[in-house]
Amino acid sequence: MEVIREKQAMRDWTRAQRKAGERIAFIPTMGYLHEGHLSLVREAKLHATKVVVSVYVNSAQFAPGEDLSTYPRDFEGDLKRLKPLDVNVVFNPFDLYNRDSSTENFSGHETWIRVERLEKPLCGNDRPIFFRGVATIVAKLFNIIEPDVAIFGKKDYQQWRVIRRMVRDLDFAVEIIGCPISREEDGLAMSSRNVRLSATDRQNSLSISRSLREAEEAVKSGETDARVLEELVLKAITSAGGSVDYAKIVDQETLQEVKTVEFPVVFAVAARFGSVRLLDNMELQPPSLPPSNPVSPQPTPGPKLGHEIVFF
Ligand SMILES: Nc1ncnc2c1ncn2[C@@H]1O[C@H](COP(=O)(O)OP(=O)(O)OP(=O)(O)O)[C@@H](O)[C@H]1O
Ligand SMILES: CC(C)(CO)[C@@H](O)C(=O)[O-]
Ligand code: BAL
Repeated sequence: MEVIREKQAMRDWTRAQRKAGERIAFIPTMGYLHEGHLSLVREAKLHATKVVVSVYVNSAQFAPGEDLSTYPRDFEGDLKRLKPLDVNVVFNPFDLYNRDSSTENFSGHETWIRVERLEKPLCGNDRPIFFRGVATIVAKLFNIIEPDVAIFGKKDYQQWRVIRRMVRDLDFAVEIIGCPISREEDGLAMSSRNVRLSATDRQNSLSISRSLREAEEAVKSGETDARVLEELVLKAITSAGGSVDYAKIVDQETLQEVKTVEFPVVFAVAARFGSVRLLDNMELQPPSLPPSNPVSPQPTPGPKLGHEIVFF
C-alpha cells in the first residue's frame, strides 16, 4: 500500500495503471476510518482492479464556527485499518487549494461548484457552504485521481445525490455508486464524529435510529402522512435530549419535502447531541410498492450487487 501526497504523483500513478489495463475505484474520505468506510472499500473491490482511498479533511466545506478544528484525525490508525483490505494507494495530500501562502484563507482559489437546487434543503440550511465545498473538492479529486468509479455512503444521502448530479451535469467520466449505511450493533449509524459523543449522549443518540425504525414500521402499518411520521421522530429525539436540525421526508431524487409517502422517499435526519451533529436516514417505500423498487430508472442494467449503481 502506497501513500501518495503530491497531485502529480497521484495522476502519474493512475495513468500508468490505466495504461496497464487496470480499472480504478476511488473512495473519498476525511479519515478517522471506521467500518462504514471499510464497507465502501469492499464494495470498490467488486467494481475495479485497483483501489485508491483519499484521506483529506477539506477545510472548504466547514463554515467558521463549525467543527473543523475538532474533527477527529488518526492517520496512522487509518493506514492500519486499510492495509488488510489491500488498498493500493492512500492519497493524503498536504493541501489541495492554491492558497495565499501567508494565510489559511482561500484568496488564491476562486472557482467553486454549486449544485444549485440539491444543495439548498436539509444540510444546506444548516451548513451554508458545505455542499459548495464538497462538490468542489470532489471535482478536484476526480480530476487528480481520474477514477473509473467512485463510492459514496448513503449515510450522507444528500452528499451522494449532489455528487451524482454534479457528475451528470458536468460530464465527469466516472460511475457513482451509493452504499448502504453501516450501523453499530445497537443501530447507531457509524460516523467518525461518534467518538466525540459523551457516554450519555451516545446512549441518547440511539433515539435517531430507533425512531426511524418506528417510522418505517408505521409506514408498513399504513401511515402515509409525512407530517405525522416527522412528528414521531422529532418528538423521540427531542425527548432524548437531542436538538433536531431537520427530520424530513423528502423525494429521493429532488430532496423536496413530500406530504404523503406515496412514492420512494427518504426520511432524512440531522440532530445534535452535545456538540456533535449526527446524520441518519431511511429509504421508505409505501406498502403498495415492492421493496426492490429502484431509486431511479437505470439507463443500462448494472451488475446485481444489491447496491444502487448509476451509469452516466
Ligand atoms: N456509516 C456509514 N455507512 C456507509 N458509509 C459511510 C458511513 N459513514 C461514512 N460513510 C461514507 O464514507 C465517506 C467518507 O465520509 P467521512 O470521512 O466524512 O466519514 P463520516 O463517518 O461520514 O464522518 P462524519 O459524518 O463524522 O463527517 C462518505 O461517502 C460517507 O457517506
Ligand atoms: C466526500 C468528502 C470526502 C469530501 O470532503 C466528505 O464530505 C466526506 O468524507 O463525506
Ligand atoms: N461526512 C460529511 C463530512 C462533513 O460532515 O463535513
